[in-house]
Amino acid sequence: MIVNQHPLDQLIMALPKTELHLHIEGSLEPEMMFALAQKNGVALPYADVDAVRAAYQFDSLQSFLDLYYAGASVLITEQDFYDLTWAYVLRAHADNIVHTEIFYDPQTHTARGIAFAVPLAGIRRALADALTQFGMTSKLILCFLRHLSEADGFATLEQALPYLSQIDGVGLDSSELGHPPSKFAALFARCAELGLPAVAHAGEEGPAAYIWEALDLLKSTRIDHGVRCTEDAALVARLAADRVPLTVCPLSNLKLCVVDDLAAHNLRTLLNAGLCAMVNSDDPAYFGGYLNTNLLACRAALDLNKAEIVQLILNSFEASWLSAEQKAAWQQKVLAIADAAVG
Ligand SMILES: Nc1ncnc2[nH]cnc12
Ligand SMILES: [Zn+2]
Repeated sequence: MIVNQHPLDQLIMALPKTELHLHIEGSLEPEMMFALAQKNGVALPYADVDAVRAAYQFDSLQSFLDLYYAGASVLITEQDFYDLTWAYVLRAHADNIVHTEIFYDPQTHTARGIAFAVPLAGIRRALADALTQFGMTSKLILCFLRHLSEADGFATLEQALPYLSQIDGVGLDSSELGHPPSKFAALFARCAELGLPAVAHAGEEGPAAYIWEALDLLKSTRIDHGVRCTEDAALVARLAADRVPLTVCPLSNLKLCVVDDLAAHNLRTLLNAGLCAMVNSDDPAYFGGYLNTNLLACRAALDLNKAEIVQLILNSFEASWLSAEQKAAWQQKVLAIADAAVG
């Protein structure tokens, strides 16, 4: 039994939701990591599952990425990627997520000799099952690793060409500092020619200037994280005027020391500035919470009110790549459930 539950927490759990910032490799729970390591004969530098969890103490994005890439090394077969994605689908369904747009990092796998087609097939098969079993819709976003060269990105795009019908867009992730969006301007221009919409991580650890570059040089349609935009008033005005979505990940920001305290997170400031910000989980197996946990933690730490919670959910549908009709239908449902709820 949950004691002293805040009335708005029930609303958070009941609302249909979308998630727009989720790295599928970041949903690899330690239990699955261990099971796959054993099955595939991959050595892990941990004695047991508890030791893995104990190692999840990060002081920066890079300190997390080092473990994240090591963890992903247990993923070998198409079934492994299916199992990983299906486990996320079940968690997402439990959180009332009705639409999800997930990232995957093909270079993390092709660099280990896994064929480009393998992760794609496993992830896509699980997402197809999510649609048939739960009616959960999805998009898949191929992320380029920014710590690698643009030439490596072009080689990955070349490998993706036969599969473009299965890829809904491209993203940019990994170590941000020292790897500005401008490094990938030509690659993203080619992706645009191929009809692939772009998103990019920017302004997580990197400066507001990286957000400008993501908008102007990469034509990024959303900014992943973007929390450092508030250091530049002109940038905030631009993001608000164009309703450029920010896929904010509060527990990630806390775990990676982007903020010291969730109560000091600028989520409300972003909303008050008229930005299309919403909450996401990023790498939930590493950061201690899936989408509902992120929303519940923000509700408590920031004392979010009902209107703010509803705005976050409406924003997430607005920012999604669903059709205008699908967005409107889900937003009406959100408003109807919120209207009927107390709080
Ligand atoms: N939070 C994050 N920032 C950049 N790259 C990532 N890859 C996985 N999670 C990431
Ligand atoms: Zn991310």
